[in-house]
Amino acid sequence: MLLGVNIDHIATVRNARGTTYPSPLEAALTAETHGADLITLHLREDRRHIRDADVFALKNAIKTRMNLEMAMTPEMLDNALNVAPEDVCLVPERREELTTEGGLDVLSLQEKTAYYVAKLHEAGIRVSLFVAADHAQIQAAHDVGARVIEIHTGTYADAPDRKQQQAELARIREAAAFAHSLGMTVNAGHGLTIHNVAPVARIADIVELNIGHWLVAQALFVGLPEAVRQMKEAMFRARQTAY
Ligand SMILES: CC(=O)[C@@H](O)[C@H](O)COP(=O)(O)O
Ligand SMILES: NCC(=O)COP(=O)(O)O
Repeated sequence: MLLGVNIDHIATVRNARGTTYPSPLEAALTAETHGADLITLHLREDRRHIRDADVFALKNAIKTRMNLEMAMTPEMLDNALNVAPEDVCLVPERREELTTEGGLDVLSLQEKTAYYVAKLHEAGIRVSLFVAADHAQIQAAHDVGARVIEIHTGTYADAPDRKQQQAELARIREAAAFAHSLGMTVNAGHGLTIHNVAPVARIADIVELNIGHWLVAQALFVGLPEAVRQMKEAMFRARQTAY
């Protein structure tokens, strides 16, 4: 199972004072040295954390692969075609949101999504759609030409009690199996921590987890290398009993 390290919140700390440190580039290279299988970053329209210069600097320096998260806008499409990352993940975005609040509503945006998927595929970029654990959305993702999805695990992560968390985990498992049955590659992410990652990592149909906020928070106490190592170990241990 692959770990994508999202470095958004390295940039959050940097931007808090407008300094050059901590460097998202240094964080990405450090994460790769200590186990990251790919680097994920979200260039938001409001540039609240990752900035355009970060994207270009990272693209020329990272050794694994770049998974660029973006909203479906002409500006972001032009940027992605210019940067040409290995992967793009299309995510919903609202300026007033604290963080990503849900999955892309592919079902309501099929024509628009199909256009962005096609333009990115034409440029040789692999496209994943960030969607909720919902069969209709996953079918729509397949119908618009996407062959990769990332299941939004925020509802699972934020569940108020164990019963609701187990119910959402079951939905994630079923959604992953459905996507896999369509021949799609299944990733997952959002709100995952060392404390909740194992049940998701045990889902055999999921091949990649994208994790950022917890890793950056844990790095404040143990350093980024150790935070990445801890998460990789937790994923590896969980994967021993995948089903
Ligand atoms: C799509 C997703 O779940 C995250 O990768 C996203 O980047 C969250 O947004 P923030 O990083 O701004 O919290
Ligand atoms: N797509 C999920 C991601 O990249 C990281 O989300 P989070 O771990 O910062 O919540």
